[in-house]
Formats: sequence, structure tokens, C-alpha cells
Amino acid sequence: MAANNLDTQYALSNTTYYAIIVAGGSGSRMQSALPKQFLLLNGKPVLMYTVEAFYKSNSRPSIIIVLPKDYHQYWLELCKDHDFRIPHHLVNGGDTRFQSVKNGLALIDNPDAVIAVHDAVRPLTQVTAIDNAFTYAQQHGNAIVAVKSRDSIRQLKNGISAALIRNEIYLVQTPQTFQSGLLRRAYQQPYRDDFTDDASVVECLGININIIEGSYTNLKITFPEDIAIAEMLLSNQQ
Ligand SMILES: Nc1ccn([C@@H]2O[C@H](COP(=O)(O)OP(=O)(O)OP(=O)(O)O)[C@@H](O)[C@H]2O)c(=O)n1
Ligand SMILES: C[C@](O)(CO)[C@H](O)COP(=O)(O)O
Repeated sequence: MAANNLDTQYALSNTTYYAIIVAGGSGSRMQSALPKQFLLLNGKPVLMYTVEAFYKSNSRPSIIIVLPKDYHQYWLELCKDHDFRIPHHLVNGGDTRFQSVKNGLALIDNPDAVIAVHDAVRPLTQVTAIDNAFTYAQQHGNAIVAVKSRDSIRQLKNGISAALIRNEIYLVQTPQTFQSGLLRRAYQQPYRDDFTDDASVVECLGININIIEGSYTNLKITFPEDIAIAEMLLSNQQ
């Protein structure tokens, strides 16, 4: 675990809300030499937009950024270049998103914490979604943001396709927010390939996952074309 050595370093111990921003991936589908969390959107790195959204929220969580271990120095230099001073702590990423979340969790020892896990590569998340997720999880144990499918949905199995009921289908996003004890217990389970998000890990404990309203613009930057879409959406927001 590496600590951020900017003058933004601060103690994690006594806030209730925490955000684990997972930026430990390599972005293979983006096919760029630089991991996508550091790519520029209208001149500013993706990860900075994401951290800013949490910093601007009313919840004002303590922020933990999970980075690939070879990119800590690179990030610190980016922070200096962009005069980025939002307080945060840095942790090494793992080989999977699951392991990266686990590494972030290891930094939090407050049993009363409410923890949001968020993809670094969702820079367009709205502050209201962050606040709603924290508040809902504090009251009900967990909350994930998701949007209803706008397209018709079919499932293809063994060559046979079948329509699914669209109104029952949600597309899951982040933040995904949980009471600390629950998330910690969930991440003690052995890794499985079908753990594609935090909700799937927690659900494995037999817990019902609460869905709250997300936004269609909460894009996950995954493929090269997503950069232009994100830049356009950001320009519209300003
Ligand atoms: N070992 C990993 C893998 C992913 N992530 C993070 O999880 C988020 C969502 O993952 P994804 O979009 O799949 O990112 P990558 O794994 O980097 O992309 P790809 O699957 O295309 O390689 C990203 O912010 C990514 O940095 C992480 O922290 N640690
Ligand atoms: C966590 C997530 O963003 C929810 O939609 C998604 O599951 C990440 O998936 P990926 O395969 O790591 O892109």
C-alpha cells in the first residue's frame, strides 16, 4: 500500500463515508498504451473527473484510489501538472477488479463505514447518484445504481433466442454502495469468474441487492469510441 505524498494526504479514520475508486485495470479493450483511466477528456485525465464527482458530493467521502502498482508515480506527476489537490489515499491494484476492491477495503477499519465502490472509468457520474447511493445504503444496507433497458432484450441459449421482459431488465452501473461489515464479509469469499461487480459478490451471501435510479449518461469508458462520446457529454454538462 502506498500513501499519496502530495500535501493532500490526510487521515482516513473518522469519516463515515468512503469511496473506493478502482483504477487498477490495464484497459485492454481500449487498446491504448496508456491505461484508459489516465487518458485525457477535453485536456483532463478521466480519473480526475471521477474523483471530483465524489469530492463535490454532499457525502464528501474519504477517497481511496486503487492504481496499478507501476503507475503511482505517474499519477502523482499528473496531479502536480494539473494542480489536482483533492485529498486521497493510494493503494496498489490487483490482477482482477475483485482483488483491487479487496486492496482498497483493507485500508478501511471503521466498522460504521458506508463504502461506495466506483469504476474510475465512469467520469460522468452525477453527484446526486453518489449522494442517493450513500444515503440508501446507510438506511438499507446496500444500493447500486442502474438504468432500465431502453432496447428490447433477447437471451440466446443453445442457438434458441427468446424475448425477455424488458421492464424487468436493468443495466448495472457504479457507484455500488454497502455497509462496511457486509462488503467486508462478501469480499472474504473466494474469487469467482462471475463476480463482475460488487453486487454479484454481495448477492452470493444471500443478500437482496437494492437498485436505485442511475443515469444513461453514466458511461463506462471501455472502447476507443467511448472517448469521443464522453467528451461530448462533458461539454454538454458544462
Ligand atoms: N485488475 C483490475 C481490473 C479493473 N479495475 C478497474 O475496474 C473498473 C472497470 O473495469 P474495466 O472497464 O473492465 O477496466 P479494465 O479492466 O481496465 O479494462 P479491460 O477489461 O478492457 O482490460 C476500471 O476502472 C478498472 O480500472 C481494477 O481496479 N483492477
Ligand atoms: C462494475 C461494472 O461497471 C458494472 O456495470 C461492470 O460490471 C464492469 O465490467 P467490466 O467487464 O470490468 O467492464
